[in-house]
Amino acid sequence: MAFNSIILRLELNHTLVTFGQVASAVSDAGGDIVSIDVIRPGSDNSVRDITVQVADEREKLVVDSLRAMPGIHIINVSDRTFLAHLGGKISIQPSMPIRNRDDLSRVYTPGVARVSMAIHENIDKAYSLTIKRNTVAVVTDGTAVLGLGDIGPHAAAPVMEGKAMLFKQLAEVDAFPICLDTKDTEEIIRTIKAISPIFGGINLEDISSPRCFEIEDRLAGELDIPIFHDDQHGTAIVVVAGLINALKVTGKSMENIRVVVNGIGAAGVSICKMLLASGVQHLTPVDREGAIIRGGTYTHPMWQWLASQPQLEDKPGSLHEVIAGADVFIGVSRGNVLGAEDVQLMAPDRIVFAMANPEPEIDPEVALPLVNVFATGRSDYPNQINNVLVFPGLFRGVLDCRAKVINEQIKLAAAHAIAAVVSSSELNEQYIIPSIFNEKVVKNVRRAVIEAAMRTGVARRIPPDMRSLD
Ligand SMILES: NC(=O)c1ccc[n+]([C@@H]2O[C@H](COP(=O)([O-])OP(=O)(O)OC[C@H]3O[C@@H](n4cnc5c(N)ncnc54)[C@H](O)[C@@H]3O)[C@@H](O)[C@H]2O)c1
Ligand SMILES: O=C(O)C[C@H](O)C(=O)O
Ligand SMILES: [Mg+2]
Repeated sequence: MAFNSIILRLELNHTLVTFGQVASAVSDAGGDIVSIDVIRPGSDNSVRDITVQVADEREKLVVDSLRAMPGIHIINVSDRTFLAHLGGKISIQPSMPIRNRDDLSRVYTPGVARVSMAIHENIDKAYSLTIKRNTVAVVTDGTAVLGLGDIGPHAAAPVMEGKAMLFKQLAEVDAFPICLDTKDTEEIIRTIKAISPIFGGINLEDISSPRCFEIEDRLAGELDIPIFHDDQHGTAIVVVAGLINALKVTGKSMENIRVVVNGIGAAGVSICKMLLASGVQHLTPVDREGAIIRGGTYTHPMWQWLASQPQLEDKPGSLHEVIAGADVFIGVSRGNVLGAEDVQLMAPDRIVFAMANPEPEIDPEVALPLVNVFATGRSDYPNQINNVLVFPGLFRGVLDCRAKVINEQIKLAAAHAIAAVVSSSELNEQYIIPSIFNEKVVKNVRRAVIEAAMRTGVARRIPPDMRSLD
């Protein structure tokens, strides 16, 4: 159930209604008053803002029940989530003020010309003399936005702005949202290459499968800055981190578990690959048509690759059939595709990561009593397994060491770094993954990423605080 906060500005006629009656009406309709501000006091008549926490589907009920009461005039209803988006969520700040002509001639013509020529003579100077050093493009075509699907580049923008905010707040990385009005693979590749000079890295976001695989591979081969498809690898890294700790809690091991991954798109393919690299021996990937099986024939190139892996099971079936006996369910598909009856068929000490956004594969209220470890991609339940635990620290690391690429060792190092933030004394069923507000996350991920980049020879610079490791 998704909760929202609404602010109602009410004019109350006290001869007809008391505040106590307002509070009871809100509560009867399913809302919870979390704050009250008096805008205009008065003994006969007053204006107040009340902030009400309410489940999405009951919002209208709260408003309608107040509207029906005598003595109440609803001046305004505002949704705090929409208010947070008014005018967009990020802006660009200059790094110094331009106070006089002297400043102007330094940051702009004529002074800037000398700086441009210095970069022209040595292109590497772009890293020290422009924003390239610290700036990442968050690029989408709007085709796989959260679990909402192909909602287009304009509608994708709030998600991309959100990612940019998180980059900045959590890791001091400047990120810029780029929403492309094309779904053509070649045009997307060409456009990203053309805008790449100003960026130190490219975070691909919410680009649907299977185009996302070719776009990422081609860009990684053709550009010398790190390219990272967040929905693939950010998700896989955080899933492996969560699974490492969930297995400790349930006393199981990567080698012995049977894992069902539902939704073999961008996230699902990368999760399957990383699970295999982490030692999983029994894997059943499932998409809309049912299980992808060992020896099967598929037109999707990544599914065909999966079908050739010895750890894949060869028994066909629907999700409802193949989930029987599984130790772990990982969902990166769509909301509400898993029922209580499916979860009950799993092996004891079940682990369920229902990660579709915004609605998980199974309602947390239904799943929680049935499983040992439960996680979603959302922030309103314990164990938030979301790629936000990865991309800020990972890009902080690759920017700081100017890594050419993000290789498998870097990804695995990031997963272990996230898992290690939760100490053995803290670890329990409700706490397998650290909060994004835990300051150790970005620090640990950054450090692990730089070490792995140095170890594998892809770092082009050693940050001062890491020089003793050289
Ligand atoms: N928690 C996180 O950090 C995180 C990260 C990435 C993606 N996600 C979520 O995972 C989901 C998939 O994202 P993506 O980027 O991989 O999208 P995608 O479009 O690349 O892939 C989705 C896949 O799910 C399949 N699918 C759809 N309905 C299905 C069903 N009923 N049963 C089985 N498979 C089904 C599709 O055929 C497709 O292969 C989205 O809901 C997204 O929000 C969560
Ligand atoms: O945006 C998120 O919350 C995570 C992920 O990138 C998704 O697409 O769902
Ligand atoms: Mg995404």
